[in-house]
Amino acid sequence: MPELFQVVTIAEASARLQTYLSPLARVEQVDLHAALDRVLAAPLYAPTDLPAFPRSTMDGFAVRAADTYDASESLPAYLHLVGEIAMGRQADLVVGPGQAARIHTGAMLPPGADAVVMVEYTQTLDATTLEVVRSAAVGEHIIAIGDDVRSGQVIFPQGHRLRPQDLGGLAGLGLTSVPLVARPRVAILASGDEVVPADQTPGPGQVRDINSYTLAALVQRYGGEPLLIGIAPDEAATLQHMAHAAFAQADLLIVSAGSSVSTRDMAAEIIASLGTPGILVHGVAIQPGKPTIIAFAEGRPIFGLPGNPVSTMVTFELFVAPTLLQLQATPPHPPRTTPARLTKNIASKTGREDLVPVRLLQREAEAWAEPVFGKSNLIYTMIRADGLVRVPLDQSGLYAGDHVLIHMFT
Ligand SMILES: Nc1nc2c(c(=O)[nH]1)N[C@H]1C(S)=C(S)[C@@H](COP(=O)(O)OP(=O)(O)OC[C@H]3O[C@@H](n4cnc5c(N)ncnc54)[C@H](O)[C@@H]3O)O[C@H]1N2
Ligand code: MOO
Repeated sequence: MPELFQVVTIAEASARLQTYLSPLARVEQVDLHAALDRVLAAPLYAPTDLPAFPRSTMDGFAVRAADTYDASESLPAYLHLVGEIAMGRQADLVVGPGQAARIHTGAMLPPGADAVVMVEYTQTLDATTLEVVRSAAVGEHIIAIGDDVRSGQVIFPQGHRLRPQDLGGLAGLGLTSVPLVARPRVAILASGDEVVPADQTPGPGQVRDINSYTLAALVQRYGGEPLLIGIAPDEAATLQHMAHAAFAQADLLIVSAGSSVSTRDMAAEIIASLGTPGILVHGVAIQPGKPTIIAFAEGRPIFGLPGNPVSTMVTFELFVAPTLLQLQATPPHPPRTTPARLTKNIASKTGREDLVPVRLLQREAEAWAEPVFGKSNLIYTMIRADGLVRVPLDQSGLYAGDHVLIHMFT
């Protein structure tokens, strides 16, 4: 039987892609509210100390710690109340020896004071007399200048992906817009005479476009900006025209379907026409996803992903996702894996890596991976699953009871 693809391993396919891949150089200044999950284009430094002034962390009284030395219920200290510290203002009083000032959580510590006594451990005997029944240590219930972050300190390295707490930390320093790596623009071109837009009712033999939706969502998940080009027919001139127009406006092009060997499959020919060096890989030793195409033209990556919706998703995770992260010069996401035991045998062939959707089950305090078998056209196998189990290249299968790692969907 003739072999129609020159298949290579996942590692070899990734290595060929690496040869040509370099990060995008575009940087944009972005408002913090739009910066979640985006990647910093430069290291950031704290422009000021945080907090910028010493603050009380409790409601109570600002005191000199030495004045409360050994104070207790049986032997209280008596201090002279000199006033109250207003919130959001610099104190207009000084706490001298034997004195105290009423203070609230978050207020600026007045000069002279070096500790705060919680209100619970005091009693105001009259307008100017405070009884303290607990001794305070120097610095107690106070956050000092720079306790959170010091002026000049590196707060984030280049390539850092911003999380909700990072946005808060930047806001706290007044950095309300940040330099970010531009989101890679990813053109998604679906193809196939039988594929119709998802909001249309398919005629006989037609199917709704699933891949444009899963691909656009995956692109977003990995920090890219999806450009939905639409659905091209299996007709060379139109497909070629749409692919060229799409590629012209993108940092990365994905052509969905048409990657296989039928006379209707034109993805390889069209992709090859986009420029040099052209196709690097056509065929990977995996199931699903064997007909995958990886190419480069004009310094930009192009992927021809097999049309079956499961194959589309699996090959995106294997090849497009790491490419998107590299275009943003951000480290790969740490793999989210969960150990489990297989509930059923999985058959495979040596020389091919299988990626099998599994559902994670909890039985008798043990995690189990239940294979969700089904042809790669069936998108609901992915919906019923929580992740994928990989059957390595050199194994002819896995057995019920085997310990495996589930690569969880994100
Ligand atoms: N003789 C052989 N036939 C096939 C082989 C092979 O090695 N020899 N490989 C099979 C494998 S594996 C896959 S995967 C598919 C890949 O097919 P293509 O990339 O050429 O894609 P199509 O044939 O156009 O479509 C496959 C399947 O997916 C459906 N599809 C396509 N686009 C969409 C979309 N946007 N939304 C939903 N469904 C979509 C399409 O209707 C087909 O059912 O080839 C095998 N054949
Ligand atoms: O291997 Mo293809 O990618 O499923 O049907």
